[in-house]
Amino acid sequence: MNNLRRMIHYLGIYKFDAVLGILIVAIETSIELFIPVLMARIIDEGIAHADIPLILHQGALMLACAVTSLALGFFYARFASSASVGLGANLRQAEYEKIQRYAFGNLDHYQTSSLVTRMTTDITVIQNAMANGFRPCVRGPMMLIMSLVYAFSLNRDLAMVFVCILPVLAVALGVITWRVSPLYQRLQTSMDHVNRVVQENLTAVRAVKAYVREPQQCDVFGSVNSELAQGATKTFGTAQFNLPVFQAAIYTAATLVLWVGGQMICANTLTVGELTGFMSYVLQVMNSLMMISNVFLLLTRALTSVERVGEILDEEPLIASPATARALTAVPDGSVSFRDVTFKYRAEAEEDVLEGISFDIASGSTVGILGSTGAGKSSLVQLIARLYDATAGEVLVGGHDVREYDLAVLRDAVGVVLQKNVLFTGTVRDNLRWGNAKATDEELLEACRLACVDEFLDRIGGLDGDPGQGGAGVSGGQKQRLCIARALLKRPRILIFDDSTSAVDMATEAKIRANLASIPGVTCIIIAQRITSVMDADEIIVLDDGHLHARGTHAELLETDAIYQEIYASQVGHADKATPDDSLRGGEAHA
Ligand SMILES: Nc1ncnc2c1ncn2[C@@H]1O[C@H](COP(=O)(O)OP(=O)(O)OP(=O)(O)O)[C@@H](O)[C@H]1O
Repeated sequence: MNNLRRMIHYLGIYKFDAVLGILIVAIETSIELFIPVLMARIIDEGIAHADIPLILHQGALMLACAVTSLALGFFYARFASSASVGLGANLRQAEYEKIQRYAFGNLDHYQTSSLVTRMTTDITVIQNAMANGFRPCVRGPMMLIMSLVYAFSLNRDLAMVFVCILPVLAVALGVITWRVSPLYQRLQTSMDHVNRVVQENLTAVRAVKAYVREPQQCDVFGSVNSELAQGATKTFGTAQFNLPVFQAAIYTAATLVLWVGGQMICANTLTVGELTGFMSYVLQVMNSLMMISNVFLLLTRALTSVERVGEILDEEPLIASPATARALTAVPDGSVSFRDVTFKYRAEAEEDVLEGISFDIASGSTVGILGSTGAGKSSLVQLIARLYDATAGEVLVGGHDVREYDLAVLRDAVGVVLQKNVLFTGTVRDNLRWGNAKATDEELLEACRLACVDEFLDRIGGLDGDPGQGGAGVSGGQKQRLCIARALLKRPRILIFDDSTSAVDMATEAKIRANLASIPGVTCIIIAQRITSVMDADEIIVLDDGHLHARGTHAELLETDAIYQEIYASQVGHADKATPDDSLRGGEAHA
């Protein structure tokens, strides 16, 4: 019932078309059911008494019924397709908008391929169910009830044949639906698997080629493809079982009616015309049952898709702005504080990713974050822009808990250049304007200068150049620099670089850092693998296995911290001789 209510809601402005479609089918069905009555009169009165005017009159009425049905059928097709296509479009839009509001934590629940299937195949299944099921859904029950009423009014004894056959058919239909319903679920999951393999293959096509994995990839696809094919064969094979069942029922009913009816004609309790009319109702009852059973199967499949789409629509975004009246609408400064912060990605996870983290970063300062792979560096900075919420403790920006800010205001104030840099379809200008939709060309070029994009901008066609789908037409380092320029255009109070210069050569990285240092009042948080990227920061935080291991300036850590000394020694040289300038020079020499 909930699902039905949901579908009616998402019909939106197309409700009118749906109602008109139902009305038209109802009228069309009533007309069709009237035809056997006319036929019985032609046989019993017209032919029996050679009454030509009556035959012509009834024939003309039958013709009028047929023409009206044709016209109604035309209008029905128009309204039904507009309602079903409209429903599909509204559902797709609602799903897409909901996914845009999802937090990272919500997205972690779904595989991307599953989200794609739920927005495409599932919607198509719902749309098709409506387009093809609409007519039989109205006609089937109407024809069944009215045919039974007519049949009983024509001859009650003969109509008892239906009383014997209908319960058997109902049970058969119930069993088929019960068996096929879980198969549809599995079918859609197999579709998710196919989409996942295709998506993974296409996004990682360079790695596939570099590792010469094409044959293995074909095998992987072959296995999910045959899983889908086998699933579909089993599902549709089971669903199609209703055809022979219904055909057997139609022939049994027809034979029974002819046998009993024949005896009644011999006993003069039934006329030939009545039997002919009655036979039409037998066919109509069976047709209507067939329609109902097909609709049942269609709806069973659609219901699976409705539930899958419903899961997306019902999921509440894990992170949302506080109620508008209470939300802070300005970030006063770029200070950041962590107060005993603990974090894990899933409530049920056994171990925390971050544990008991506390520190303060003054507004306008530059802080480096170092730590081994998996130490929790990315997780930590994602809490600042509220990409995830802390499991316990508080994260403060500008002196306020991040949860008190309007989400858009907070994220506008925190520019994050993520580890996985992404560019979008469009020109360099289009991509940079993600940072500031109103930026002038001068502002774009200034951001390009700060991020050292100007060094290669002309080579990729200037601001009008196309970096290719997902940035495929630029190098890894160029992509990183474009993403930095994009973040700078936001003019944020806090700039976070999550290992976002890893593919940039060290000389250029040093130049970018120097350019960033010239922007006044912006807090810079730099996660880096290379010690040279952070050693001239005001403070360096060393994370180890989710704990804050040490913090201090380069000189202090080099003096006191074993982990820092180890990283330094492994990357630059002997810890006891180093100064920031030495190491930077050393780094550049390596580059
Ligand atoms: N979306 C996620 N869901 C569950 N666990 C995650 C998720 N992202 C990261 N983790 C886990 O959290 C831990 C910390 O990961 P994080 O990415 O913060 O480390 P990191 O220090 O940034 O590592 P690296 O230097 O390799 O980028 C790791 O054990 C990682 O497996």
